[in-house]
Amino acid sequence: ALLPLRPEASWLQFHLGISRDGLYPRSSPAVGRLLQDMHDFATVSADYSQDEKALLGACDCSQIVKPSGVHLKLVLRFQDFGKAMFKPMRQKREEETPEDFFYFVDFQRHNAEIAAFHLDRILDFRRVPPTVGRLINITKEILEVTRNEVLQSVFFISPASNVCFFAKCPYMCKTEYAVCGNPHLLEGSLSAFLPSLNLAPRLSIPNPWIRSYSFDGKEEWEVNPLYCDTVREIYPYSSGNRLLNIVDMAIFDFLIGNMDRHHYEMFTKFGDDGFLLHLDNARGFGRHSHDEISILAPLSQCCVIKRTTLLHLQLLAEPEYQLSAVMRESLLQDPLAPVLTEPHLLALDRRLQLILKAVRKCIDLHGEAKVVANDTRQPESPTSGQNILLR
Ligand SMILES: Nc1ncnc2c1ncn2[C@@H]1O[C@H](COP(=O)(O)OP(=O)(O)OP(=O)(O)O)[C@@H](O)[C@H]1O
Ligand SMILES: [Mn+2]
Repeated sequence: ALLPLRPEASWLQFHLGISRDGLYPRSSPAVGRLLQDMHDFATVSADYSQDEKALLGACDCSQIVKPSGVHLKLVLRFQDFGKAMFKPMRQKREEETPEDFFYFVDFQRHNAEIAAFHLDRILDFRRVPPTVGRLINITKEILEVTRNEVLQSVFFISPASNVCFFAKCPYMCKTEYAVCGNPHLLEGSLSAFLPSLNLAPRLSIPNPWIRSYSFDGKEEWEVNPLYCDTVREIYPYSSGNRLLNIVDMAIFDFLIGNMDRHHYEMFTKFGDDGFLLHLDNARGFGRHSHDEISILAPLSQCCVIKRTTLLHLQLLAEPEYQLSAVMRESLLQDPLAPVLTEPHLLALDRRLQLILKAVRKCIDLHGEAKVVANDTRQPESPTSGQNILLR
């Protein structure tokens, strides 16, 4: 049953707390409540996600490879009118992505979405929407509440008597692509929905360090070691924080092993220096035994990093903190704990050392003054802290 719309609803408080500093304040009681509510509340509807970015026409969707039927994500609505993006479990935590897989056909991992939220918060970026794990009864909480007939039609019972469904796909719908409950319950991640594009418009912008989404293509950054000099000349990377924000994102993606950051999104309201949203982290945490150093290209080619980011990384490399230990503890709060296996946690410490090594190499080459940038984030600027929904 729907509850009355309350101003103190956690999803609304989350929306009201979005500011130019990030998606939520450093200590936000609303986020804890939101995670709890997304886990506890009954769903009242389920549907395919509108590709909202198509609405803005900002995405060159021909650049994005979508093997038909592989992407399975749903928008769930709760009894308090909150909404979340649901990504079901497609791969067990213990499985590693096979070496021969291309990153763009890799599975989407629900536990990567959850772990990425925790890591982003630990790094004090606050650019990933709050995300929680949940065991979903796909019969009661999806099939029985959806009014979308296409979604209803993709449910079936497997030979093992489990309830399954597959993605909306106009052609080549294969039951091999399906996900199944056991017989009804299925793990998934729930990411809190951002305010609608009408209230808080966002742009989707191609990543200058985009990868080639083909088997043999190479992008310029992969062959030209001076690529950053070109990027630096081009607006909006030529001024302000944008390039530093890209480096932050590369550091984040290197830590999680995500090679799929083809675009990033920003709220238009915060202007060119606003923060980059780290949406879609489902292709992180695929292989713990491999560190994909090319993801760090923005850092190693541009040799710049925010001082605040560097200080955080250095702190998390101290033996008394240890990124893996802080992550382990943070992830224990998730209902699907342990979200990451030990080898993935330990890989974080190893990758952190590689980032610090890349920074040291830059400092040796160019000197600290050129490499370590004092962030231009003004804590008390008139618009700081101003909410995204206020005009
Ligand atoms: N928490 C969210 N709130 C609102 N919109 C979201 C949220 N997460 C994702 N989206 C929107 O949905 C789009 C697709 O999400 P996502 O990238 O996670 O799925 P995907 O299956 O990998 O799709 P794609 O191939 O387009 O990247 C995003 O680019 C974003 O515009
Ligand atoms: Mn995606």
